[in-house]
Amino acid sequence: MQPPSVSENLNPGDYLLSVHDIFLRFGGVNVLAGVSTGVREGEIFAIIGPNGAGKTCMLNCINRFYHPSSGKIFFEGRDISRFKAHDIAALGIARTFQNVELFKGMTVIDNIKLGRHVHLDTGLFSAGIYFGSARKTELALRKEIEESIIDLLEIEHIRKKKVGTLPYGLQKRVELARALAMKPRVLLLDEPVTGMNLEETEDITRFILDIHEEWGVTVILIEHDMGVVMDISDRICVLDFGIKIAEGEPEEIRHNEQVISAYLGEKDLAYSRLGA
Ligand SMILES: Nc1ncnc2c1ncn2[C@@H]1O[C@H](COP(=O)(O)OP(=O)(O)OP(=O)(O)O)[C@@H](O)[C@H]1O
Repeated sequence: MQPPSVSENLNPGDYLLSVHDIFLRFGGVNVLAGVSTGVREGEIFAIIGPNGAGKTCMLNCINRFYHPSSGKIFFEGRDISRFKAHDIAALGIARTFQNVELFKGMTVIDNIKLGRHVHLDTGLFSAGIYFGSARKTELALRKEIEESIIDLLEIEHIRKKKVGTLPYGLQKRVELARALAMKPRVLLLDEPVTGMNLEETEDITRFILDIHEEWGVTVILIEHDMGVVMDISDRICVLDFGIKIAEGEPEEIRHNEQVISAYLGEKDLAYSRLGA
């Protein structure tokens, strides 16, 4: 039997980004069943839950890789439910993936430059009109952003390396760099530390905090590493079987009985994973 959903009426004006009663169906199965939740400007907001709970599907609905069967999505109080993926990116909602999605035969810096592509002044460039000063300003700005990303994520030493030759931990860092090149307002991170050793995990966690604090980026994070989630999240939303079963601050979630029993099924294991 599925646990009861936490139903609520959210006011889009209270959140930077919110989803309202989202349903997503595949082959007659609801993989998201009426989820409503919202992230406030400047938060680090985690979405957790067991395997197959619908976490990645939520991110895919937000950045429109998937089209929800019903429900609404708001950004800055504006209904963006019908926006296309590139419109979502242009709003400043950037994304990294569970598995690294980079051009492995290209250098680190070229991958970062591709991330910036979304903010090119398409009015000028797509018309094929060459305005010298506008183009120079655009290029200078892009260079400045690229350099500050390289600095922030400490990847100067690999900037000319082909991505495919780098260890997994560094590839994940480059993926983060490419998402940052969009100058995002909101960063959607899908399992950023999965597959990493302790040192790499600590590095990425520090970078997420730096991005959040220095760039003022709002972060939505999916992660199975409960140590990271509990340490850095302001609030946590818990999904199980496509339903939201809890939402709150880490301390509340850590001790929530429904979360503990749903999360891993076995209480003792759940207690140790959630640090309760
Ligand atoms: N394109 C698709 N077609 C059919 N089913 C899908 C598709 N994408 C996701 N699903 C199903 O939706 C459910 C939720 O998947 P999702 O990837 O969102 O889970 P998750 O919570 O991110 O899990 P994990 O922690 O294992 O990554 C799963 O049962 C999955 O098989």
